[in-house]
Amino acid sequence: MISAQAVGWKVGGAQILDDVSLTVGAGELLGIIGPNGAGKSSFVNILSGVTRPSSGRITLQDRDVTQASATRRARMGLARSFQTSALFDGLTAGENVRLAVQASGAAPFSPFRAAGSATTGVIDSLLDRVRMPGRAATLARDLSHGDRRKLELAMSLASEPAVLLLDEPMAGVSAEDVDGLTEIIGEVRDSGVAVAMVEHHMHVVLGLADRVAVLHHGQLLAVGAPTEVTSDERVQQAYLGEAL
Ligand SMILES: Nc1ncnc2c1ncn2[C@@H]1O[C@H](COP(=O)(O)OP(=O)(O)OP(=O)(O)O)[C@@H](O)[C@H]1O
Repeated sequence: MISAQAVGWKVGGAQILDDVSLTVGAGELLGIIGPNGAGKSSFVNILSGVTRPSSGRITLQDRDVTQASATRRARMGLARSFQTSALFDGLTAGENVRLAVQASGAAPFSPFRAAGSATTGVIDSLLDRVRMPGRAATLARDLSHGDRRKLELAMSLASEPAVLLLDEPMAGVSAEDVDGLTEIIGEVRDSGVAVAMVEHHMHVVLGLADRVAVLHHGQLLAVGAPTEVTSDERVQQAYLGEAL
């Protein structure tokens, strides 16, 4: 579904990513881990088209998108979440999802569209999918941190993506919400979406991912099944003392 081939990214004199090749297939969840500053977010930015690589190639559904804009990649079936919140606090959960549905082109854009339109069914089903039924009328600012992350996920799913990139979807949420988000993301993967997820909650990544990629100093240190990767000596060395 999405593939990076020998991707490198240089900024000024610094080689932030070096020769990274990774692929995520339909219905597969690739966990991307690595110490702080390893290049994980930079890699997600390159996959999504926020930044262009200095070398290498990105393909999306077998088409070369290396130079394609983020908007074009979104139209081709790619969605992503960001580390920082993308919600409009003064709008309700339903209105936030409505904007995402309309921005995805799945419904004509109209800020004045009345509730009860065809889009409302789509909004409700997206909120159901992230286990927030009946929360459409709640202001985003009144949602718990965990529900805000679920809402962001619902918005990412509005375009019915084939590929979903998640950058720390569980950052700062409670243990209970981590479990809920883990289930939801697992269901998204099981529905056939190719998911690449950067996440610091190691037990989540190791429990959920089909394969795990470890980035270290911008290079791909290891990739494989979670148990293979955690028993890799070079990976243990990279984390020096941190529990894997
Ligand atoms: N636009 C930029 N210009 C210069 N350096 C950058 C830029 N973006 C990232 N970097 C540097 O690239 C390195 C990798 O950063 P990145 O945010 O990709 O790491 P990360 O693995 O996502 O880290 P974290 O786990 O802390 O989020 C860091 O040293 C960072 O300072």
